[in-house]
Amino acid sequence: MYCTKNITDDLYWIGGNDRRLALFENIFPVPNGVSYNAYVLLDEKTVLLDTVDKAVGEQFFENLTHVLGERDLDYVIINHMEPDHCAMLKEVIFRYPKVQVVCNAKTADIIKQFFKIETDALIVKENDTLCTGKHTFTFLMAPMVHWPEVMVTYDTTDKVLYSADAFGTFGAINGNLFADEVDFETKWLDDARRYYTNIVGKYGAQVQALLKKASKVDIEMICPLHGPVWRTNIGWFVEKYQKWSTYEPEDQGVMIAYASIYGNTENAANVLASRLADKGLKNIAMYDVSVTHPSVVVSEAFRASHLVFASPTYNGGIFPNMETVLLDLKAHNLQKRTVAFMQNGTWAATSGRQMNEMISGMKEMTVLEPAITIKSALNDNQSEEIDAMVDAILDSMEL
Ligand SMILES: Cc1cc2nc3c(=O)[nH]c(=O)nc-3n(C[C@H](O)[C@H](O)[C@H](O)COP(=O)(O)O)c2cc1C
Repeated sequence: MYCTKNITDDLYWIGGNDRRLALFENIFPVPNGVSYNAYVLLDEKTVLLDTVDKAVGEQFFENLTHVLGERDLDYVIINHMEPDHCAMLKEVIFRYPKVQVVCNAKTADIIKQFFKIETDALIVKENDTLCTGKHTFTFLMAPMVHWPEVMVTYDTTDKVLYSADAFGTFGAINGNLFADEVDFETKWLDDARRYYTNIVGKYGAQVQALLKKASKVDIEMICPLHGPVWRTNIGWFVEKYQKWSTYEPEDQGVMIAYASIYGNTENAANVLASRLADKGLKNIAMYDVSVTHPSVVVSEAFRASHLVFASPTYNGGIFPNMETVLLDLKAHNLQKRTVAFMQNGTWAATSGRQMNEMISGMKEMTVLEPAITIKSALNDNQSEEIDAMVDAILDSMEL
């Protein structure tokens, strides 16, 4: 049966949810599932905004057919040509042969690459408009707010921003389509941050460019391609994007990421955390990088102001899972953090120096010296060293 949501009088959500998917993009765990959002506007002309992933293709067509009723489909606007949104485009064109594809030139090329079809698309550029009756759309290019062809579409009539992957989040829509119908800050924010940082985190400058454009238009609703629709408290979420895209920490706080084979580096990480807490620090986050998925550690590193990395030396290098995390942080362009290291080794501890080299290659990182060196297991006489690291962390915090 169709499963659609009315957004306004003439606007409908016709997407679908996947709660079976283990790994989004075959890399990111999605324990809360994921939604693929597509929208239909019933104006004098009918307009479909994006399609969905093939996993929910059948539901999507049932929804589309239901919402259109007896009407034909006049336009399909493609904001993002990634297959999790446009897998159904070829089938849409096949089922509605009179439909006019509306996209930019880059998207038209990518349509050809994926589908090997020619579309007589209406090619739009920055600030071009399309009137569909009561509604007029303006197109704003948003290159690299995930992919180079990305654009966002602004409905000037109802002040709705169709934001492509921007303002999206992991997590299936559990009946409540609107962000104000769920406890977003408690239940969704971690997934939203993990989505942003891992998917578009690298492209902060491009997200800034989009935020600048968006700030010039009056937005009453944001319809992203994943996760809830925003119609209240939009400024709160935009502020999060402002922080994430400028790599400013969200919280003054510590995230400790450690690796450990036999438990001694883990012990040192626990001692450090415990003493930070003794000095009053709250909400300390700790992750074993062999247990927690790197996407969570990346997300948490974007959140916290202070990061501690603790790793055994492993075949003359950094423990592999820790190296993966650090490479991931560099790949996502993390900046502006204060960082401390703990290294462990039984015969020649070098992981601290190597972790330092990796982090120092990133922008505006402050390294707290000295690193703590553990020779196999922490020694009671290293108590002062731990306290010195605790003080260095707390002294450099804006509390
Ligand atoms: C495969 C392997 C390679 C290792 N390579 C080194 C090394 O290159 N240098 C070193 O000092 N210790 C090396 N070690 C030893 C560990 O780094 C050391 O025992 C450390 O104390 C382990 O910390 P943990 O108790 O947190 O696991 C290696 C251990 C393993 C299992």
